[in-house]
Amino acid sequence: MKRSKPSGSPASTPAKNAASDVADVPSSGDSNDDARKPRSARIVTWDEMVALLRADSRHGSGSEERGGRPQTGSETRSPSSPSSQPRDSKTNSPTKSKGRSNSNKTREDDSQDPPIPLIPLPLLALGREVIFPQMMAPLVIDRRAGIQLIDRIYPSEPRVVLATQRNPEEENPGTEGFHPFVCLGTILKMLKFPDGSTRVVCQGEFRGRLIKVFDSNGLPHALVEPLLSHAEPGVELDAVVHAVNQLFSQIVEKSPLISEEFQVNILNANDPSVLADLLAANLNLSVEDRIELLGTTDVVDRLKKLVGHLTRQLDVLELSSKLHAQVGSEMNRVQREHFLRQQIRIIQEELGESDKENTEVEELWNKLEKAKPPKEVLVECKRDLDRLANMHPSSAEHSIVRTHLDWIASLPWSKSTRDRLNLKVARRILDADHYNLEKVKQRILEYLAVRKLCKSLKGPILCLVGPPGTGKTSLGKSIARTLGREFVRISLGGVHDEAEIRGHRRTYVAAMPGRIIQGLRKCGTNNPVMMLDEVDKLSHDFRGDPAAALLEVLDPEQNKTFRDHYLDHDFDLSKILFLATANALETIPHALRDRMEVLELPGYSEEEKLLIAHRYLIPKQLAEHGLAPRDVKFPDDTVRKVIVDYTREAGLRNLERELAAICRKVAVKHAEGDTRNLTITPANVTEWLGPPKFFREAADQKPTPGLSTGLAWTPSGGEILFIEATANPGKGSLTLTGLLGDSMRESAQAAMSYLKSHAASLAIDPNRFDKADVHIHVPAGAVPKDGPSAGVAIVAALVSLWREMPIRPGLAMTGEVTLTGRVLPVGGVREKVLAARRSGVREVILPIRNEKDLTELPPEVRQDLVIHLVAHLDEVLPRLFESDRATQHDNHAASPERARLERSTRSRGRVTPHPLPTAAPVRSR
Ligand SMILES: Nc1ncnc2c1ncn2[C@@H]1O[C@H](COP(=O)(O)OP(=O)(O)OP(=O)(O)O)[C@@H](O)[C@H]1O
Repeated sequence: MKRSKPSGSPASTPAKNAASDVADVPSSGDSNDDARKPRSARIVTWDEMVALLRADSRHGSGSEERGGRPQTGSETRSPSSPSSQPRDSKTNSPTKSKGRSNSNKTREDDSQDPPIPLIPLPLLALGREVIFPQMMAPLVIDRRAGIQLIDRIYPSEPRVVLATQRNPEEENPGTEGFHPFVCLGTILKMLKFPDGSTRVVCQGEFRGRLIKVFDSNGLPHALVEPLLSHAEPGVELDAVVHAVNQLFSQIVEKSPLISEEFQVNILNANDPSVLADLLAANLNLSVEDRIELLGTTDVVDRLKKLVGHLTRQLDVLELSSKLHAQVGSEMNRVQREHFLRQQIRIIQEELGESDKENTEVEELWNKLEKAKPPKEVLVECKRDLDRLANMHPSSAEHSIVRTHLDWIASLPWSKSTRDRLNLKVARRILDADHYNLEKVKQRILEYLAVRKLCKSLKGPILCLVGPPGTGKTSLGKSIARTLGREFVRISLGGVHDEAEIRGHRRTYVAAMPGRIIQGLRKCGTNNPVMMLDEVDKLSHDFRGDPAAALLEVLDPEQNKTFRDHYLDHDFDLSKILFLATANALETIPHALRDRMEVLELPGYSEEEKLLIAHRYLIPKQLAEHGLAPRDVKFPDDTVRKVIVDYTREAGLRNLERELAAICRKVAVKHAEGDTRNLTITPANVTEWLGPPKFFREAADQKPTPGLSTGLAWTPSGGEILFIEATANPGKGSLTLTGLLGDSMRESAQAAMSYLKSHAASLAIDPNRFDKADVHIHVPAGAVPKDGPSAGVAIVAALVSLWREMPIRPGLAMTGEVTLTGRVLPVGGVREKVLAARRSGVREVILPIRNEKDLTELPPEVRQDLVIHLVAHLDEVLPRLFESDRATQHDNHAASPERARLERSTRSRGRVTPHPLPTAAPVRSR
């Protein structure tokens, strides 16, 4: 073995010590037996080593460790190895795959191999750090041996071997205690710290293989074989460099933590070897992987290994970002909620408040227990409450469950009022609240008496039918008062969705219980008088039939277990006393009507209104406006003027409103200090209410040929209607206008035919019919009208037209006519006659078969009006024209029978089924 002569270099002493130990230096590798074959070695100094490496790289066998482009034909070797001999890049041993002859040749070549240069240097043991050439690394030296070493060599001999221990905890490891590949470097800077540790900045310079660790002058030293990186330029190298760069930039995109400085360094790394070492030093790799990369001198191989590491790192990043995206939002929400809850808790603690949520749940439970719902409902509620306690208060589910439980807790499951039914008291209350309506009151008392005696809750539902403002609602209130029950009014006008009655299912947004349950909550007892208002205005569409739901509500067999969709629990409705109201009977759904007993409330005459105004409405309004009876006086004439000129209705709504308007104005005067007692006179009514709103159309109508006055019935009471007929030269056609329904049109055609067939007896020239077109119009044209009861009025208008004689003013008529001239009965006589009188009519022609209806008329009406009862058109026509009156009077006087018929009767306020089918034209309200 040839040994280098120790020069005067600082390494001379350790070199001497080492030389004796390196006679059997394995040529390469750690474990390979072949590779461990001893080869001759030469101890070199640092300078010699650098010179050797430079020379080697100049000869094109290596990549300069200090940077620069790779040299051509590079073969990684220790600097003195023959460049032609390929070696295993991992183990740095000669390649054995060339075959036996090759292997033989290698052995021969080995014998001629120049000695391996070995350099002995102080050994700085590293725990887990792996230093690469070209890297500058700050190191903390805290072991005594390391500090001692630095103290002795720095700054005079700053070259060291930077070797990584296999076991970082081992105190004084030998050769086997270190990883086989090391970095030769220089200590650039040293700093002493007060805690006794030493910080150094090292610059890695060359890679090397650790041959031996030995002690020299009490300091650890290592004998190292320097290694040179080699890279063969070409497509493979370019490709692998490209792949590495690409992977790196992808990693940078996914990992924002990579420093910009490092990214710039990678960008500027022109030498693939430096690029590889930079990445190896900075990637998150295990010590073993780094050592492997440090020992891989073939740059392409090293880069390929890095491609593997980079790809794995990229996969990890992608997977983690995917996982992050998946759980990110959920985690964020949960964390945020947790954080906020913590904050709330801390704030509550600071304020000395108790846990609000638990308090709320407790309160709710107490409320539920107090409401005493059936046991199964309570069990279900308990379950919901437990769920509620674990829900976040701001979650949608929380508010749904809470509101539902609130509803259940606020219902009068077991709260009822005790009936205190005393029939005498009941009568007193009904009389005190309502004028007249004797038959209705009587029926109500009978109804209540039966319910009291039978203690049965089953029975017909009373349905109060009549025009608006006739006291239906206030009768309901009085019934509740007589029984000492709560009163609830549920308006069903326009309800067309079953859910309005039965509630929406809880799954709907803003779901609510139906109106029945809402009404029960409002009144707070489970046995109120519940008035289903305007049942005649129920409609239905694709959302179901509310009338069908009402059937269940009203059926005593079923309503014990009424299930509202929202509540989802049975509620007993059987204790409720249901009443219904309607303006018209015809439009009440049939099945509902079957379950009801109808009590009809007729419209009021002027005299009745006057009485009711004085006895009920004026005292009520005075009290409501804070006035005493002496403050303002309403003489009869004034009230009558208000009734006639300011209202046109069957009921009392508008009258009450007008009286309220006067009281309001008087109240203002009183509030302003004018406390004079006022009297509202007919003359100054306009000052309080403005100009009159209605006129007596019938009385004011100018007599015109072709104009007659008919009578109509509408759900809001009776009305008068004018029939206008004109004839123009033409061919005998008939035009009908005024939004007339089919039966009214047919009445007009029948009237025409009757006229044509009886032209002679009616004193009309029959030839005129073919030479004129007739037009019949019924104002107001925007209001639909129908019904056959205008037949008599149409005939009258046509006769007046053809005879060119005006009908006597103040005469109105109603009745259906047949082609033979018979006059048939009609419905709504009371309302029609009252309407006629309101409009200034003095004489009314009615079908004789409606005589029975005259008993319903108030006596003053019968006294005021002349009523002609007729059975045939022959009896109508003589009463139409002034010129025929003499004859009529003669006939009238000559017929005591007719006189009897035209006398009025005295009974009134009769409870009857509504006259069906109504024959009167229907005008909307
Ligand atoms: N016979 C009567 N005696 C005393 N006051 C009455 C009488 N009839 C009606 N009223 C009064 O007339 C007003 C209107 O009556 P209410 O509200 O009961 O009418 P309604 O028939 O329910 O009307 P709607 O069909 O529009 O609901 C109330 O102030 C009521 O007290």
